[in-house]
Amino acid sequence: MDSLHDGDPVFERFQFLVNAPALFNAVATAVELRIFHFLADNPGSGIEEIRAFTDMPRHQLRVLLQAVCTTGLLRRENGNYVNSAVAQDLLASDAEDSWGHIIVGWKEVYYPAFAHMTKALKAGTNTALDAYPGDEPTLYQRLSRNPEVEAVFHRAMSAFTLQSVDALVERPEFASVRKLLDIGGGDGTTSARLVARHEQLSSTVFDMPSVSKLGEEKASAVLADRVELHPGDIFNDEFPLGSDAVLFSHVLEIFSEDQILGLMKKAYDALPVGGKVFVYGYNVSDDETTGIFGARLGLYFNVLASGQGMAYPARDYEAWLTQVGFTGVETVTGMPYEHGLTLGVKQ
Ligand SMILES: C[S@@+](CC[C@H](N)C(=O)[O-])C[C@H]1O[C@@H](n2cnc3c(N)ncnc32)[C@H](O)[C@@H]1O
Repeated sequence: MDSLHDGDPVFERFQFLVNAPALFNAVATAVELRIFHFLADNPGSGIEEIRAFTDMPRHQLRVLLQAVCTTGLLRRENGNYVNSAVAQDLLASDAEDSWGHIIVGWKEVYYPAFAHMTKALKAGTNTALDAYPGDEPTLYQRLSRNPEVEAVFHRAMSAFTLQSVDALVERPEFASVRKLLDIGGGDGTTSARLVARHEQLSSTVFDMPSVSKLGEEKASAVLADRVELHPGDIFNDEFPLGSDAVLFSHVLEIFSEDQILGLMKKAYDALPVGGKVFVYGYNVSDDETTGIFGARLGLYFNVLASGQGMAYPARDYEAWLTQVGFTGVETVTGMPYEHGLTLGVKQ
């Protein structure tokens, strides 16, 4: 039966896919045990040295190392272990943009929820949220009750945002913006990068109070005078006036069409004539057949985060912006990590 599909890339991907959850967790464990860090400092270490560093039983370490080697992230040379170039770059540092933070966040928050996928998708709501105490309808709100997990979550989100933020920050459209309103701007990671790149720019980050608190440290350390935090609820509170552009970065995709139209209308009303709107985030392809990052995200929203939303195709955002009154609507496509930037102007 197998030989029937030999050489078929779908079959090859299938074989990797069915083992991927186990391998993902093996890599996450290696991150948590700081094995990539250790090998960055001590390349070519043997199992005994890694065992002494990790303080774990030799046999279980042997099993773990074999699993990670199958991913290619670790290599064996003369019986000893070295980081691959990818592991060295992505997993062996504690930098703000390390994939180590992302992997730990996905392991702690996303993937436990996916075990409930069939139930949640059939129920039409984010039933995996039951694992988090509270009665608020979204993960973001419930996490404010659990500062430890909230910090892991936002560290992962910032690190993941940093993978794709440069493409946004370098857009020439920001050169003519004076004051930005960053809706759902999280801990200010994106705004901090934007104002650092564009010296005429200041930004107001509108997010929930518990998240603004996380941003306080960052903003005061880096750019206190040009990134202002505006705690509140983006649905129930007014958008502050006085900005000449509104940014939605990785925010609209969390919500339903009606909620998105409501937020776009609030952006329209808060802007002066000539004001710009930027919608930045993941876009699945217009025919909704490609985009693996977008696929994971859409599932996460529906199973856990909000019970709705997806990495909508760019043409949906274009239609909605046009519907609320923006003109000159267009999308910059082909940005890293399946990102697109949809732009519009208030006439
Ligand atoms: C996926 S994160 C995006 C963060 C940031 N814009 C970025 O690109 O990394 C979504 C953000 O929306 C915020 N958010 C969700 N619902 C909100 C609400 N009702 N009011 C204020 N912020 C909200 C969350 O706290 C979170 O920081």
